[in-house]
Amino acid sequence: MAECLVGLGGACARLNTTPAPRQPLHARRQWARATRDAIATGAMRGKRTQQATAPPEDAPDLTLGSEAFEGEEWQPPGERPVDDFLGLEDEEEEEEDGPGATWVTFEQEQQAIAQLDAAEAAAAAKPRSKAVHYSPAAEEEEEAGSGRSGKRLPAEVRCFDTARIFVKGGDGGRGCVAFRREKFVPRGGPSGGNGGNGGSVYLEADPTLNSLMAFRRQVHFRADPGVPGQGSDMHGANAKDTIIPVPPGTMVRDRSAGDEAPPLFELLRPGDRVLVAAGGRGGRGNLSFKSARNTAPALAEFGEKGVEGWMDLELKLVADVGIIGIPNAGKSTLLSVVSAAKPKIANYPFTTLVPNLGVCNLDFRTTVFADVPGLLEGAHAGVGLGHQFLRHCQRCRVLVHVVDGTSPDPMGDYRAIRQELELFNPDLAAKPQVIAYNKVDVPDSSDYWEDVREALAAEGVPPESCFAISAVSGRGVTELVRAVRTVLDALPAEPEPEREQQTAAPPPVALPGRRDSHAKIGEFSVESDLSGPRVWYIKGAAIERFAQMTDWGYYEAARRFQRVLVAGGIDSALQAQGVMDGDTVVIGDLEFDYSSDKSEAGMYDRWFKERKAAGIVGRGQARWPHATG
Ligand SMILES: Nc1nc2c(ncn2[C@@H]2O[C@H](COP(=O)(O)OP(=O)(O)OP(=O)(O)O)[C@@H](O)[C@H]2O)c(=O)[nH]1
Ligand SMILES: [Mg+2]
Repeated sequence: MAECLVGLGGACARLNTTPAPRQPLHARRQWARATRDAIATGAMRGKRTQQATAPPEDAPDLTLGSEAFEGEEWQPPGERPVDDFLGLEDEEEEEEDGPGATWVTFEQEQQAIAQLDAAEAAAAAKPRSKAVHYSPAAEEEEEAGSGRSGKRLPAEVRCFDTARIFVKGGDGGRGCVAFRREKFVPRGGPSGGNGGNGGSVYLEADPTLNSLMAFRRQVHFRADPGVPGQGSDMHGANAKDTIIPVPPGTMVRDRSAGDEAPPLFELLRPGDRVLVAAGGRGGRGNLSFKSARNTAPALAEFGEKGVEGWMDLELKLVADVGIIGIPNAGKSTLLSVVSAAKPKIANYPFTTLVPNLGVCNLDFRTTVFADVPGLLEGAHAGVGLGHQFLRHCQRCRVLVHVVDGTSPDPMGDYRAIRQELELFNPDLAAKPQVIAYNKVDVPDSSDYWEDVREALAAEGVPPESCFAISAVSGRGVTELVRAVRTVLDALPAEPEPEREQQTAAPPPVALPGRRDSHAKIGEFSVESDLSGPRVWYIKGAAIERFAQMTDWGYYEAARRFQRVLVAGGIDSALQAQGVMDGDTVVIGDLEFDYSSDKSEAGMYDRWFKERKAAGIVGRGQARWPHATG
């Protein structure tokens, strides 16, 4: 064990210089920082220039083995005064730099600090995962922090009946250029297969769902791309479609069409399915381009890009009967009694935050009940939870109005709710209704029932539509359901649930999620911007798709594109409007310089230069004319 004597003024300390066990990284970092700070503040001026300071008279004897030394505990370097631990070491080094000493010079120390700093900076600059994980707690915290929680509805409510999703159809797989190469088969001919079609995204009405809550967790839906074609005549497989389940009663709006646009679709019946984003067609391989004139084509197409866009979803539940009433009236209790649904029931207002559905089976007849959150007077102005849940009653054919028998003023409650219905939508108020005077098991409320019945009759409610029930004990509930069923049966038969509005495009004609596959190349428009650098914009579904699918890596593909411009009338339209050589022409994402030179040599020359300038990886042969030989 190497030892050295350290002279520190008058006091002597004998220290062990055997390298200490390596400290953990954080301790070493702390030490490095403390050293740097000490240097910055002038507490330390390098190992060899440090001046020893005389210790105070009452300094403890730190001689190895002395009482004070034994009692001293190790402290993290950062928590010790820098002078203490650095000063000692300085003197030690000055006195004896024996063979076992492990001192570092000031420069080495600086280097170590710089290295640690660099490592820390690199760790901080390291890109973090972009995945955003949903956490309800975090969301609530964020809301509380933003100070909006008081004004906005609870997150659960907000996400219940509206959602915004992004859908993207899968891109088509690219076509392949390949030639059959086999022993004893000279000039085997083209054998590149087509790419597979990309998957499409559909929405499907799923009867097991009754909210759009699932879209809080997933917003982006992308279908798989098609598999690329391969040699030996192998076509790529078509990708599977993505089906997004939504509750029946969901309306779909195209976000890009604006808020006022009518809905694109309404999924009403379980199993209804609509296409919201079509997948792209697979690109053709060179096998498909084989013809009598060109028996060895060296070109293939890219796959078509899938349709993409944001969709707004809005839910209006589909139920036969809507249960409405003031908060705490017993609506959820009634639903739990007439059906197998298990909504939350508790003795405080606004227990129910989102509507619940329940299926009632009575006398071999099935009726769907919807229990909506409680309403208050002034709900139309946002009091309570507002009246937005009433939209779910718009598709109901009958309303059950639950009146709380234990309320101080049941008739007042009844009138307030009727007024809210009128204010929300007079059509809703005009729907047939059945009154359920609840909680008659409580003596006070049963005493008051006759008065309420009379008051209701005075308001024009027929006595056969009024029922005194006790949802908790089930008293009167069967009669109530039978009466509801009778009213339902008396209504004109409705094979289809009422559609809210005429949808923008009835399904089979033109689905907005599908690209217009019947568009013709000749259907285009030309716009120009000649103020600065001369630019011409060609707009047309077919020509834009054609430009996107052209693989510029092949000369034959570029030549084909050029021919199509001429044959489709785009070239002559540009010339008629005064296009000049060198002008920029933009078609979709494609941009190129116009040239009136249509000769094969000129075309090849331009293609070769542009390909090189754009850094496109060469595919096919660069020899010209290669396909004719
Ligand atoms: N005594 C008695 N209590 C009842 C009856 N029906 C419901 N309750 C009680 O009333 C309270 C409220 O019941 P809920 O079914 O949650 O009322 P709600 O109308 O759904 O209330 P919100 O969802 O908050 O609008 C609960 O404590 C029930 O036990 C009844 O017939 N008799
Ligand atoms: Mg409830």
